Amino acid sequence: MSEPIRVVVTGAAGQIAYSLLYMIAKGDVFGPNQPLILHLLDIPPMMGVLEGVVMELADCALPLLRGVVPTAEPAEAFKDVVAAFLVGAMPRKQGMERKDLLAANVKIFKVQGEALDTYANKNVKVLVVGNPANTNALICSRYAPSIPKENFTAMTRLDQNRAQAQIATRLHVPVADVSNIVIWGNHSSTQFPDASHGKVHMEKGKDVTVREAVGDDAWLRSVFVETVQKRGAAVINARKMSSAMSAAKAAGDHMRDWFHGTASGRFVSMGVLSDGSYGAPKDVVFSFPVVIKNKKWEIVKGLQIDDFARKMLDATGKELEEERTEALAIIGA
Ligand SMILES: NC(=O)c1ccc[n+]([C@@H]2O[C@H](COP(=O)([O-])OP(=O)(O)OC[C@H]3O[C@@H](n4cnc5c(N)ncnc54)[C@H](O)[C@@H]3O)[C@@H](O)[C@H]2O)c1
Ligand SMILES: O=C(O)C[C@H](O)C(=O)O
Repeated sequence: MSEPIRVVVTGAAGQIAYSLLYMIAKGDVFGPNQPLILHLLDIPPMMGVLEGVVMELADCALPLLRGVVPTAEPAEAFKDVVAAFLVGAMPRKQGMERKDLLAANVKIFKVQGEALDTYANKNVKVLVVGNPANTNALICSRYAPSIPKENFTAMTRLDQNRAQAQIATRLHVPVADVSNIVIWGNHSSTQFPDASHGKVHMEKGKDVTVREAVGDDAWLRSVFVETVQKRGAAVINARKMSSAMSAAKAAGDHMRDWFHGTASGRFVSMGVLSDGSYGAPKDVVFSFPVVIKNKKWEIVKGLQIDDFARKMLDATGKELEEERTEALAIIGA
């Protein structure tokens, strides 16, 4: 068995972390042969709650968990970590858009970028979950100049999982038989869930396109898109709290694929620093389809973008540029 790796989860006393920590500690993310030491960061008033989380982790008696470091100090939390789940941030309430959280949350990601830069392993893989995730990831990377820009990502995997589940339900197939649905752009209500490159594994072992299997382009461009765009708000309306179990699952999926790679012929969506591919604006964290090998992601090239997709990509890119302007004003950069 290899040496333990250090992994940080911020917002460790919160609701997403409550599901995520268990998944990580039992080996779902870094594998069944990878021991780990979990660093748990939260703010000083939450240290009592965090103590309870530490007790529960111990009581899970998990063989891979070799240590737990609960702390309110970023310097201690980020020391030597090779993976960082940046969850700690305020969630939105009913009636809010995620970008309404910029003023409250973006400063957290400046501070944590600086702490990652100083204390983390230089190969650290960073996943920003706290909203607005794309713009927070951009700010975080800007304040960590010694860490490669490609090591900062934002989570759109929850949107991808939601989209796959909608298609699977419509076609009455298991969710694992649906692949290559793309989430473009921002983790917000302007995101573009795009099923036009999707595949479905049908009975008798045959792969067909999602478009062919669904046979209803109007549905794929309207009800499907809107359901995924508004799913976070629908969960908030029902639960009076934002998604947590599904967000934790998606964060685990994202980091697992980053560490272990994507299967042949399959791609996944991640918010990454845009190089302008597919006409997206540069220097924003934009969700693209990627393939991953040897812990490095690469944007999938050559997908067809029709007029409808072009409009959707442009709208979400424009929103990300606006968020960037607002975020930089808030942190006084
Ligand atoms: N990208 C996505 O798909 C996605 C999905 C779900 C939720 N989210 C976002 O994730 C974030 C967390 O959601 P939650 O439901 O766990 O919220 P929560 O309120 O239950 O927990 C957040 C935790 O973060 C802590 N925190 C606040 N500031 C911190 C700081 N500076 N350092 C460390 N910890 C800090 C809080 O004390 C709290 O314990 C929210 O911003 C939410 O909108 C994103
Ligand atoms: O919608 C939210 O505010 C929480 C999260 O981003 C989600 O998509 O469920």
